[in-house]
Amino acid sequence: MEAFFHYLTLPFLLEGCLIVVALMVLSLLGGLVVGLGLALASDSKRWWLRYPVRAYIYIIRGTPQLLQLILLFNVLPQAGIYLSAFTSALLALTINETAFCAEIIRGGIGSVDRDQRMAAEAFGFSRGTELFVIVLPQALRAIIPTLGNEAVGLLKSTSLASVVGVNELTLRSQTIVSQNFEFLPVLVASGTMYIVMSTVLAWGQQYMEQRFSLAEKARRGAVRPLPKAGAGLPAETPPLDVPAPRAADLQTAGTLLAFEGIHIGYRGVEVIKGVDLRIRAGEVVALLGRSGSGKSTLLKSVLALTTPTAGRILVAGKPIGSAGTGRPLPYRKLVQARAAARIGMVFQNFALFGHLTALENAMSIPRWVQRLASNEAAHRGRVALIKVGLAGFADRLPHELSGGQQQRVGIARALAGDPQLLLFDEPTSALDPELVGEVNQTIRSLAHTGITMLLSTHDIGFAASVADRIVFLDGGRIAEEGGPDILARPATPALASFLRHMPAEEGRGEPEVALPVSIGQSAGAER
Ligand SMILES: Nc1ncnc2c1ncn2[C@@H]1O[C@H](COP(=O)(O)OP(=O)(O)OP(=O)(O)O)[C@@H](O)[C@H]1O
Repeated sequence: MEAFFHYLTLPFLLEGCLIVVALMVLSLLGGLVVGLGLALASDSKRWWLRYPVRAYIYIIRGTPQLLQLILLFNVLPQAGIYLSAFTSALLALTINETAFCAEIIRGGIGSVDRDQRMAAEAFGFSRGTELFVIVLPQALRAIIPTLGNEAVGLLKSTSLASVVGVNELTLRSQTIVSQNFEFLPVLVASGTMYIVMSTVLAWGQQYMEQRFSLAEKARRGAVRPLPKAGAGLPAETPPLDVPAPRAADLQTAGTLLAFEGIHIGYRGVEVIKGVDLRIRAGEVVALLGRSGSGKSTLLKSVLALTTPTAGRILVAGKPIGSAGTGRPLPYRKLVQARAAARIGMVFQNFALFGHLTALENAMSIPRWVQRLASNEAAHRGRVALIKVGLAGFADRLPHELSGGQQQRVGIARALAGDPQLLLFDEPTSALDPELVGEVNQTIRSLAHTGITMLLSTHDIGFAASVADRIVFLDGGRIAEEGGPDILARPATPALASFLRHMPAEEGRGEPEVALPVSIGQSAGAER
């Protein structure tokens, strides 16, 4: 026992531990940084980037680490590059880590809900912002446990460096044993040192898991008192412009959104087959159509989330997804065009950013797209939450809200960007019937404020009550359009048949929700 404690505190072995830690930390950091780049490249749309990176990962993962180490140590001098044993071991370990970290990170990124990424794209988040604000914080929840395992494996793999003469813990233990043959105390002491180091890694992993856990974030939110409606609004920040009341005569309003001869296809199959549609500023247009008729495709095309094969889409006279020549815009320009167009979109499956609170979701466009200062973005987010009657829910994470509340946060998020146009892609179809009413009521309140809206819905009763114009899409073409009265007197057999099969749903379990339109009234809406 005495010998064991002697070796456990022996400076010669402790120095070996430091070398182990240095090798592990540096190669893991290098592996993570390069691995992030490789992970993104291995899923790139550019084949000339994707395939070489995948081949690199395949080769590195498929060959023994010891072989890589010996190869590097012996090949570099032949190329005239002379590195110390430590540096070449570090390089070999790092190269190996890049491949494993790339796969771990790729798996983590793949675990993030695609709808959230589409929402970030639609709102005009740059690729970097989407990655660092939306994707990686959520991917980390999947990455950390696997990375913890990888770090422990790497800690043990550092002992391989001894074969090229790095005087780390294992080599030092062997050196002592070869001199005094005290196998047991020396090897048990060195094994204990490895266990202590891996225990520290396990604690680190546990800490990080907790740091990024939603339950922990929810707990932190729960201990904070709920804000009073309007509380926290910085006095010096001017209130948001509330949209003007609706134009009395829509006929005189200019066109805000124009679809001109739009065709869209997926993998050669045409889904939208020549749509011409003009929506005036202040108009509320409901898109109706059977499932698969192309409503979502058409809505997404406004934000260039789907690309027309022919025709053009103009928002306030400007195309979003293409240059004047009709060529698709490069991604950076597209991001700027989306941000400049000020279009808010509300998604069928909410697509709220799952790791962000209601307020953080609501302030995401002002903060990350419009680049307002944090307090001003928070002000806009709070005002938007007040408008949808959720002022008291600012600290809640999406999973702590009902479906109807989540969708209202989705509406607040779209509103906070001060949009000139709101798109709703079947906003209530993912909701339980009893939650539909509160969302419909929110949309109805907004419709009365004069904001331009294009919404797709299956809810005929709601469409009739909210829209100035109904557009019926059938097989990718506009089969009929007109005022809400066309729903009572359809002119085409297609719309008549659709209406026969789709009874009005408005009112099913709809609660009496008095939603505020003005900020002052909204305080108690959800209390
Ligand atoms: N990413 C995609 N890849 C291939 N086909 C797609 C894709 N998205 C949609 N489609 C196809 O395009 C057609 C129109 O789909 P879309 O989602 O626009 O219809 P929709 O009217 O919104 O339907 P729903 O009311 O069910 O949401 C469907 O046949 C669908 O299968």
